[in-house]
This record gives sequence, structure tokens and C-alpha cells, in this order.
Amino acid sequence: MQDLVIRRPDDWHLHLRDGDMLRGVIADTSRHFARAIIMPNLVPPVVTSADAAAYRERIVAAIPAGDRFEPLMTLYLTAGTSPDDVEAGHKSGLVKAVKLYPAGATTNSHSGVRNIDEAMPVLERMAKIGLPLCVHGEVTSSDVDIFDREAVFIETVLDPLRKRLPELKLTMEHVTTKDGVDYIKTSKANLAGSITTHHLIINRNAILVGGIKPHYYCLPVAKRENHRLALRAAATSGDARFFLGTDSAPHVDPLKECACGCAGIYTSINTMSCLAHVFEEENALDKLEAFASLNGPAWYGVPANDETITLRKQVDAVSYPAKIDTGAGPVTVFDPMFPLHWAVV
Ligand SMILES: NC(=O)N[C@@H](CC(=O)O)C(=O)O
Ligand SMILES: [Zn+2]
Ligand SMILES: [Zn+2]
Repeated sequence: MQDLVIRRPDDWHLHLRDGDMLRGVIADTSRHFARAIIMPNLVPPVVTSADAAAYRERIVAAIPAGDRFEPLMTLYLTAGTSPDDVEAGHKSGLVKAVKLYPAGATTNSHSGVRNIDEAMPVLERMAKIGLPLCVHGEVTSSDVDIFDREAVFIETVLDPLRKRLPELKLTMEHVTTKDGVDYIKTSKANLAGSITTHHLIINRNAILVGGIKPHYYCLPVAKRENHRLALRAAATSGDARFFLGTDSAPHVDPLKECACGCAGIYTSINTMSCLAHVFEEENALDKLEAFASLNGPAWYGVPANDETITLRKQVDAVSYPAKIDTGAGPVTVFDPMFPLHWAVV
């Protein structure tokens, strides 16, 4: 038996959804995590500070009694977003970041940004007040191969934006490529990246070998093995520019297991066990706290959590359900394809 005590982690990229789904999934996050950046891609999206305040109340009402959990709210950037509303939301303490979805890039992104020019007044205001922009970093043009969309985004959108507005704080969400890792490492300030649990574990074979596996499909799609290895090296390095954002993204099974399945992998329930396994494999258990509990707070300018959690390596495999039942329907849990022995006690 081996124990690892770390500060309580936070999740810097989480989809909680709404209604029955929200009520069905929130306990899997609030059990282990103190805070999470809540993604705003609801239908309709969380666009204004008033939307975010109302959504926050629905989330707080769904937190199980006895759990301490703080949702950190974000706004969904659209062509109509008002700089004054963003600033007021930030000043009130409600809005912690704004999310950029290139229109059409991912789940519920059709109201997103078509041309970065249309968002410049908001981005300039954010740079001025120090509010971070979280970016889904993929181009959407049909002539760019889906496996290249992140690398092309860095070159054609992200890098030009950083040159145009160097004072803007940017989180490159769910980095999936060596290109992304290398790009973040060139930055001295104002750029960081979140990394998901599943991209540390699967490469694209998980989706495609031996039959099509919809529960390993997410966006950005998992890439080749060399990219997974680059993500692992970054996450386990202790480098403060990389931190955990699970991107746990529940969809009910019928919407995943069909002719045009949704993108998203549900990992909230077993993320900490998966991460301990990965960090142990990389001989980097001493870096897990930085990745899951320290680097994110430092980036977002909030204190790390005072409480701790204990991870215990046990002989028997940790048991967790293959699916959870939510009021919205069943949601399949991420299967890392190996037994997990690190339990959160
Ligand atoms: N990651 C995903 O595959 N899906 C996310 C959207 C996103 O984060 O891009 C979702 O909302 O389902
Ligand atoms: Zn995304
Ligand atoms: Zn996401």
C-alpha cells in the first residue's frame, strides 16, 4: 500500500450540461474536485453575464449536500458579445474566463466566432482587464484534415492573435498535439495549455482499430502516438504552463452510438485514478500535484486549495461503473483499457 497526499485538485475544463444531465453528473466532479471552469456550450449557449449567473445558480442547486464545490463560470464568445457586459461580469467576480469556439468546430459551437476580427473589441477589453480567453484551438475549413486542425489553428489563428494582442491571456484548451505542446513552450507569458485525462492515455488507434469505438471519439480527436507521448512529457514535467482540464463531456449513449455520434468522453468519475496511473508510469508521481492542483490556480490567479486528497495504491483494481445512469439517460464512462489501482480515499 502506498499513499500519495496532494492538495485537492481542480478541473480547468469541464462540461456539466444542464437539467437532468447536470444533476446526474455533478457528484462525480464535486466528490474529488474543489473547483471547475464550467464550459458554456449549452443549448442555447451561456452568452451574457445574466446567463452565467442563472446557470451558476442551477449548478449550485445541484451540488450534493456536504460537498464543497465552486463552479467557475465562463461566457461563450459570439459576434454580439458586449465588452461592457464581459467587464461587468468579471468585476462582479462571476466570470472567470471567456470561451472562444470557432463556429462549427465542436459540440454546440454553431453560434461561435466565424472571424476573429468580429471579436476584437471584446478581446481588447479582456486584455485590458486581465480576463483569460479559453480557446478551442481547431480550424474548421473542410479542406484541412481533421488530424491537422490544431496545428493549422496555431499557425493561422493563435499565433497571429498573440502578435496582435500580446497582453491577452490565452488558455489553449485540450492540447492534443506535439505542435501544441511545443508552441506553448516557446511562450514566456500569457499562454498556457490544459490537457485532458484521456489524451494522456489513448491515441487514435483507440477509436479506429478493431471496429469503430464511439466512446473514444472526442474533439480535438486523439492523434498519433508521438503526440500522446509529447502530452505525457508536458503534463508530467511540472512545467507551470500545463495543467489539468478533463474536458469530461457527457453525452447519453444513444447520441454516441449512432451513425453520426457526438464528440465527448466522460472522465470525471475516474480521472484521478487514471492520472495517478499515468504519472506513476512516467515516474512522476511527485509532479501530479503540480499538474492537477497547483499550476491551474497559479494561471488563473487564485490560491491553491488548502484541503488535500489521498490517493492510495491498492492491490485490488478500483471499481467504478462502466456506465452511470443520469435522469437524461445512460452515459458510458471512459475505459482506459487497463485496470486502475490508485483509489481516492
Ligand atoms: N470535447 C468534446 O469532444 N466535446 C465537448 C466540446 C469541446 O470541448 O470541444 C462537448 O461539449 O461535448
Ligand atoms: Zn473544445
Ligand atoms: Zn470541452
